[in-house]
Order: sequence, then C-alpha cells, then structure tokens
Amino acid sequence: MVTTKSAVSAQLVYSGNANIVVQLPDADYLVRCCVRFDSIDKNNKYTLENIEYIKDQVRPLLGGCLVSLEPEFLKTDDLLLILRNFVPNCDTDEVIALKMEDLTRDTDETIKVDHFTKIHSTKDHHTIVWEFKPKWLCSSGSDPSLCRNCTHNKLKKRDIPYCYAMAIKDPAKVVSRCFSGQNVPERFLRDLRVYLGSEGSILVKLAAVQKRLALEAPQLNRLTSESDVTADLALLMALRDVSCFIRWEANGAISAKIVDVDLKPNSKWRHWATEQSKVDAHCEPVHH
Ligand SMILES: O=P(O)(O)O[C@@H]1[C@@H](OP(=O)(O)O)[C@H](OP(=O)(O)O)[C@H](O)[C@H](OP(=O)(O)O)[C@H]1OP(=O)(O)O
Ligand SMILES: Nc1ncnc2c1ncn2[C@@H]1O[C@H](COP(=O)(O)OP(=O)(O)OP(=O)(O)O)[C@@H](O)[C@H]1O
Repeated sequence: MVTTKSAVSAQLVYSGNANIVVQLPDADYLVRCCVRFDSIDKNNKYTLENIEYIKDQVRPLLGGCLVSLEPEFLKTDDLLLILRNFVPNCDTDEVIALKMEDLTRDTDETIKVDHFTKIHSTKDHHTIVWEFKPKWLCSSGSDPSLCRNCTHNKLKKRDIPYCYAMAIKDPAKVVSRCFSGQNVPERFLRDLRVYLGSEGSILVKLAAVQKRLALEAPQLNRLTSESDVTADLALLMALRDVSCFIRWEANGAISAKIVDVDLKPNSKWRHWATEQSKVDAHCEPVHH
C-alpha cells in the first residue's frame, strides 16, 4: 500500500550514479530516489515505470534474491536540502521513492576494498556484510574465455587481482584475494567459501539468468540505434550492473540480496557499443 510520510530531517546515506539512498527520521528502512534525470518530475515518471518493470520483468527471474521494493511518496520540501544537490529542477512537490530494507543495518564500520567491493561490519565482527558489484558473470562474445570484467578493469586502469566471474569457478581464490589483509574471522571465510561453492549461491543464480538472456540478446558491437535494443538486452544490461549484499552472522547464518535492478534507458546503447568495442580492441585481453 502507498503511504504519505514526512521526512523532517532526512539524511543522505549513499549516492550512486543514478540514485541516492536516504534515511528518513525514525525509519528502520531506507529510501532510494532516482536522480538520473534533470527534474523531479522526470525522475518520478521513470520511478513509476521502473516499479512496474521490476515487478513484471525482474522479480520473476530473481524471486527472493531481490531486495523488497515498495513505492514511497514523500514531500519534496522534506528532501529539498539533499535533492537540490543532485537534481537541478525541483519542479514538483512530491517525490516518488522506493522503500527498501537496510541491508547494512546495525553495522558500525565500512571498508572500501576496491571500486566494486565494500565490507561493512560490527566492531566485534559478529556481523559482516560483503557488498559487491559482480558485473558480467559470463562472456557473450565469440570467445567464451575472455573476461569482460578483468579486461574492462585494465581499460579503466583498475588494478584489481580478482573478479566475480572468477568466483563462479574458483570461489576460494576470490575469497582469499578479496579479504587478504582484512581483519575478519576465519569462520567467516570458511562459511563464505562453502556458500559461494553451493548451487544456491546468489552468484550462481545471477550467472544462470545472465547466461540465458545473453543467448537471446543481440551482440553489443552490432547495435546501431536505440531500436536495436531488445527487452532481453535491456534486462541483461540491468543484471550486469546490480549490487549483491551477502550478510553473515557469527552463528553461521548467511542471507543474500540483490539491489539496483533498474531499467536501463535504451539511449545507453551507444555507451554499451563503445565499451564493447574498447574491450574487443584491448591489447591485453584477460582470459580465465
Ligand atoms: O558500462 P560499464 O560496465 O562501465 O558500467 C557502468 C558503471 O561503470 P563501472 O561498472 O563502475 O565500471 C557505472 O558505475 P560507476 O558510476 O562507475 O560507479 C554505472 O553503474 C553505469 O550505469 P548507470 O549509468 O548508472 O545506469 C554502468 O553502465 P551500464 O553499462 O551498466 O549501463
Ligand atoms: N538496500 C540497501 N541497503 C544498504 N545500502 C544500500 C542499499 N541499496 C543501496 N545501498 C547503497 O547505496 C549505494 C548506491 O545505490 P545504488 O547502487 O542503488 O545506486 P546507483 O546510482 O545505481 O549506483 P551505481 O551507479 O554504482 O550503479 C550502493 O552502492 C550501496 O552502497
């Protein structure tokens, strides 16, 4: 059900490229506001479209792995101090946001490991939340061993000695490289290796969906206009840009959720084609 709530002193918790995440006073959840477009009205329209998209297209594929998302109608005035830093045109008095579970609740510290990875934990390390963007979990080009993640990292001059596509084949290697030098319990590392190696892991499920969609979607280097972007391709690109949160408790419990499954605008086709051509032409492609 949609409710109207006031946000007297909302706090900005995170900002991404296309969204901000806000803590409302006294709320035990977070809200996510789209800031991709230059006016609140445009962002609201996109959010309404996105809600339907997630319900109809994404949730059927990811089911319980996907964080719960509900619309939340807020007063622009209550978010203005934050929103005006991200959206130039505050042209309407209502902001349509998405209400979601706070997946890092109760944690006290966050370490940024690299561009794709953060570790959130309580001081006693009894709760650890591993947040990462797995990106492309399987190749879709003619060379199945070419790793888009690692090659793209080279292209962007990111020196990261592992990627999440590797975690499908060799979870132990990724766990040891990602957490090398981090102060985390051995039991956590052991549980994580077992979890990632299981058929039910969030990465295995996401990889399977990406692989299926990649079989149907057109190749990025063949795109010539927005109209070449099929529904499967837009969905595939959304699923290649999600974040995963794996939450571990000292009693061994593990829960995992996916966030950020937003509808990608078809107008991004040129960016996708350009990145693909740069990866294809890279002088040091990475295979694994
Ligand atoms: O193209 P890529 O692989 O560089 O991905 C972009 C991301 O770059 P990164 O993964 O960090 O290297 C990029 O992330 P950053 O802003 O670099 O953190 C965005 O997620 C972008 O999507 P959107 O425009 O916000 O919807 C992402 O664009 P999409 O390709 O997912 O549309
Ligand atoms: N449910 C959640 N619980 C806790 N933190 C969250 C949650 N959702 C998002 N975040 C945090 O907010 C950040 C930005 O969120 P999100 O990924 O939705 O924005 P984005 O603009 O799409 O980011 P990007 O451009 O990196 O794809 C995330 O990296 C994460 O740290």
